[in-house]
Amino acid sequence: MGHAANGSYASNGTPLGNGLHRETNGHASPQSKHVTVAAATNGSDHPTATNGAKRIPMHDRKHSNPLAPPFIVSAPGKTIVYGEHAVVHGKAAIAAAISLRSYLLVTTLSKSKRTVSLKFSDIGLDHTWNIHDLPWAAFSHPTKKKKYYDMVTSLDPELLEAMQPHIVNVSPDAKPEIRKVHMSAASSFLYLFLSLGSEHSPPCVYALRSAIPIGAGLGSSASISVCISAALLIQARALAGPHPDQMSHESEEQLERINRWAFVGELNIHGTPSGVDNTVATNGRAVLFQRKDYSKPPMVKVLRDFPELPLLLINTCQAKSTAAEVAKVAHLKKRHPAVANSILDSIDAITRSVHDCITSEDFDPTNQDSIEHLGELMSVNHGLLTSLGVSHPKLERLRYLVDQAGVGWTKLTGAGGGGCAITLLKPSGAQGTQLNGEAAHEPLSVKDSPMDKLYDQLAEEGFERYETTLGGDGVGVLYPAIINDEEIHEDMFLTGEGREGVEELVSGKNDPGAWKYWRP
Ligand SMILES: Nc1ncnc2c1ncn2[C@@H]1O[C@H](COP(=O)(O)OP(=O)(O)O)[C@@H](O)[C@H]1O
Ligand SMILES: C[C@@](O)(CCOP(=O)(O)O)CC(=O)O
Repeated sequence: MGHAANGSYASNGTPLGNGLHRETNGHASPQSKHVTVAAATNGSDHPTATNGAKRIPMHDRKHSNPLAPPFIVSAPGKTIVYGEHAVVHGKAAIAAAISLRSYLLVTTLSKSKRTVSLKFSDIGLDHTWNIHDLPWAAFSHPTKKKKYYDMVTSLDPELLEAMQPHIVNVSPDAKPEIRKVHMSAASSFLYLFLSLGSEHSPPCVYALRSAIPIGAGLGSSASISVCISAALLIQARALAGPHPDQMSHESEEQLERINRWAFVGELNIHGTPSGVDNTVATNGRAVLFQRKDYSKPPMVKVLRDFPELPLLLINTCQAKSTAAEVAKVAHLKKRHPAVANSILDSIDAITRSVHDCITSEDFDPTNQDSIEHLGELMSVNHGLLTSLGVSHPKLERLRYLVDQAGVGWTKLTGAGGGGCAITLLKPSGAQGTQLNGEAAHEPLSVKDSPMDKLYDQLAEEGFERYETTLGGDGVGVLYPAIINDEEIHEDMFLTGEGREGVEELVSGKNDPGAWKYWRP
């Protein structure tokens, strides 16, 4: 394959032509030769030096690189659509991307700064390291140094130790539980920065905003890890594209590269991640995954044809413990093996049926029958999870409210015992017409549409609701950070109000070509 030194060449051995070629407002991509040359010679080959200083011959001068423009990367959260809990017992599950995303804005500072800063304002983290003080010697030691295309499956204890003094000084005055959140996010970044960068890495500010609720089982940590990985690989010039006419296998290769380092980010936050969340956040769409043998990595198949489906995501805001819910199922299985196993087998059959349905030649997501197939199986999957004992009165209440409105099919997602539920929305023509369960016998208010009524009730009862889609794009790049001819600055980005504020600013609804994705 002829790999060159870290960050210089694409994996095909050719100098990178990564296609990030938007050159608005005078900004150039790292590969934009004519702008680079113009900036490097700017003023220095003028016949007379204006300050009277002795002129240095051109060949003795240092070339100064223009600052890279600010750019943004983004990655989605995920939800388990079918098969949670069963997956713990070796069955298959399907997880899909949701349209709630994290965004990482990278701003390069002038060379004189020599600092790298994290401004992760959702969690109140604001930390700066001097690049020079970081443990480069440990990370660049020949026995330790990783290449951008390497596959790292565990963290190196010696490197973690070298990094530790630079993590323990993060947010020293914060409350312990907040400090833990800050330190895990900072570790995820720093391990990747030290692995993919060098002492000569440009001084930068990495500002992060996310629309994904943290710790709700929606893959917030994987989403930020994917953003960090993609941003650092772009800065290392280790990615080609994304551009619309990119060859499928090349797109796949870039996604794989991002995913590998995102997994390293996840290792820093979670210790033993399965790798499924970062795979969904990188690739988007959905994945089928199964882990029969815990000593081996899971089987993960990206379902690139998974349809973009309208989804209502409802957070009960009820704290849950994944470990406690997993233990409940294990207990049931121990006491009633035949019963529990048949429930787990039924869940597996649901996942397989959905997989067969969406991968079949005649699957059409605009067809009501196809959507009903997926929706009905969601309802059944929820019933089976309830039988396993992992629902919660709040989950049952919200399921009832959604059934009453007749707008779609609902199931809990993730561990249960609280947390979130998802509703696959019926095509609009069918909403409110086919009520499920008890709801079929309740009169509807004539004043409000079923959806309006539902939203009011959910809000009244303290549920948080997110309208999103399932199965959208994975990691995306906005290079430079310009939407509708307007540059997105760090202060606007960090102060945009709430989830809506940041999405309004960066999602580029009215500038559809601005964001680029690898779409194999
Ligand atoms: N918006 C964010 N800003 C900074 N760090 C984040 C953000 N979202 C997630 N994280 C990091 O990921 C961790 C959350 O991971 P986890 O508890 O597994 O939640 P989830 O299930 O949402 O991934 C946080 O402690 C923090 O370190
Ligand atoms: C219950 C389980 O299947 C999913 C847990 O999901 P979460 O922690 O709610 O994101 C456990 C697992 O797969 O590790």
